[in-house]
Amino acid sequence: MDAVTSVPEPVNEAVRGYAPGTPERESLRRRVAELEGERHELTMTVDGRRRMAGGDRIDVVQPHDHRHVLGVTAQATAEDVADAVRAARRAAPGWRELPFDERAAVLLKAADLLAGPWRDTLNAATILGQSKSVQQAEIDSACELIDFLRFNVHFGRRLLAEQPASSAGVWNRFDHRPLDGFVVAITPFNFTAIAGNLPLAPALMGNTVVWKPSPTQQLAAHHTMRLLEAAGLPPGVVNLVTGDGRAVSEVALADPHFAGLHFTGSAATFKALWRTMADHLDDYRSYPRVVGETGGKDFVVAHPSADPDALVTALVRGAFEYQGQKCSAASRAYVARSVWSVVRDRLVDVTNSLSYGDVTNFDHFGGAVIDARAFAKHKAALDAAHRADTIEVLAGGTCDDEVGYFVRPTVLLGTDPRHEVFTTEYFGPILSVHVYEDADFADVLDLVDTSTPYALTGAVFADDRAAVAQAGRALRFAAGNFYVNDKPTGAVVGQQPFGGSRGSGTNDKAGSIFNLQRWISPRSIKETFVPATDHGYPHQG
Ligand SMILES: NC(=O)c1ccc[n+]([C@@H]2O[C@H](COP(=O)([O-])OP(=O)(O)OC[C@H]3O[C@@H](n4cnc5c(N)ncnc54)[C@H](O)[C@@H]3O)[C@@H](O)[C@H]2O)c1
Ligand SMILES: N[C@@H](CCC=O)C(=O)O
Repeated sequence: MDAVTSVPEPVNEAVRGYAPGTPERESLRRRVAELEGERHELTMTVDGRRRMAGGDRIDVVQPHDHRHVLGVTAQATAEDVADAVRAARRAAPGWRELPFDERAAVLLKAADLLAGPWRDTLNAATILGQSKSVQQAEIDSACELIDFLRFNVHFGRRLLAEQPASSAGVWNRFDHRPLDGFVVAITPFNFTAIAGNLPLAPALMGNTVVWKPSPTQQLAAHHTMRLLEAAGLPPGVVNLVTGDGRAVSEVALADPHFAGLHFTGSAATFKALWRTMADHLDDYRSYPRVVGETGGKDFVVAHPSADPDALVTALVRGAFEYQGQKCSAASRAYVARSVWSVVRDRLVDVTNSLSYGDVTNFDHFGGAVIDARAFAKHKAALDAAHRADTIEVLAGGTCDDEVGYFVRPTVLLGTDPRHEVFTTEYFGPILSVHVYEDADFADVLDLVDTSTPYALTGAVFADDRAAVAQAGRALRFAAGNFYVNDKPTGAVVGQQPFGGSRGSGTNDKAGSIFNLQRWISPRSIKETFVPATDHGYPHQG
């Protein structure tokens, strides 16, 4: 079809509440019980065909009940990854030659399926496999993924409308080609939406993809793949490979046709992947596009004029929702002494009241941390905090992995703001608080800006406009997502485009036109209607 179409105007998916007694709660509860009772074969999907990877088997468990195995997956071997690369390359010509509207329709259909009959499945898989509360699953695996799908179609269409100027007798055009090769998407455990978006944003723009999700997100990734099939994604466009990713580094990142990496995860992994790519630079046909969103040590600064109630709520939600396992989680707070004297007891009481448990019981605020490795890291951090002279454990500080990987929400009060509890990303429910003298606001802003390698999210709480402006200036490069009187988590697609710089990533803003732009390689076409027939110029007389 040659018509210039318009795409549906996207609107953010409404978040459902799942309050007691509602039909939506009952429906979700039933689906959780069904998935919990099954033992899933969590296969690869290569060229539309499902098969178990050839390497060692990996049990996928419920983090809040780690003896409960949800399914089994396996390490992809080098041959498995090579197959996925071949499938992506085979599918590329057909997929990129499909008009944008046809590709977009697959994503829009996936969004509608997810908003409707697939919602419970993706939410249930995320609750069970990643230990998210209902609220945290709903804002992620339902709403954010739906938003990514719908908004990206809208942004993709806007990108295609971007065309050069033409002078008299000439027509200039952009051919918005996909990249000249395949894209690798490597995704983190903590967001089902990010795991879905990373392969699909390049795919929308005509690329084919090898997708390597995290083994601890494999249940939801498995159902995401089934959703895409139900939406009509052709075989080979997105090829899911399982396991820890080492074979992907060795094979896909070494392939001459590798054209782009879409990564979200820790800074350490991203740097390792970048080094691998650098080692293979001479092998590639094109310079690969590298988009990587990584970790954070996200801050909250409370000015003496901060509203104490709003501050406590933001700290609790920002630090302890999803057990602090958001790249955006508040993990360091700097509070003016006059405000601290008001909020301290309330913060401790609310923190102590939070219930973490088996998230299949919808009454809990949170669940467990993702796995034994995360648990061990948090336990070591808590043990060290208990021993440190400059730290007082005000709330939490305990953990227990008997049934699930549970770490109590913890508030640490630290007098040394350069201690590692203020600089290291633990990625768990640990909030470090430093109290500063009211007169030292400017100094504390400088400390916030300079004391960590990261620059992902941050918030200032102040009712004094001059203080808000001062913080905005001083922290301009300290966060890619900056909040005024709000928690530093919970960015919404289309409203707060997300990403950070410095050690936090390439800041390509997932779910925005800036991100989609990375997945095209425009060709400029100049057509001259009446070409010159004389090589001379007027100055020659
Ligand atoms: N900035 C953001 O938008 C954002 C969003 C979510 C999570 N994160 C960050 O992600 C991290 C948590 O996620 P995680 O624990 O899954 O991160 P991770 O770095 O451990 O793993 C990320 C992905 O990389 C894979 N991987 C690891 N080593 C690999 C290798 N050598 N070769 C190929 N693949 C490899 C993993 O299997 C996983 O799929 C935190 O640091 C968090 O801040 C950032
Ligand atoms: N976009 C999410 C964070 C994603 C990282 O884990 C937020 O804004 O809270």
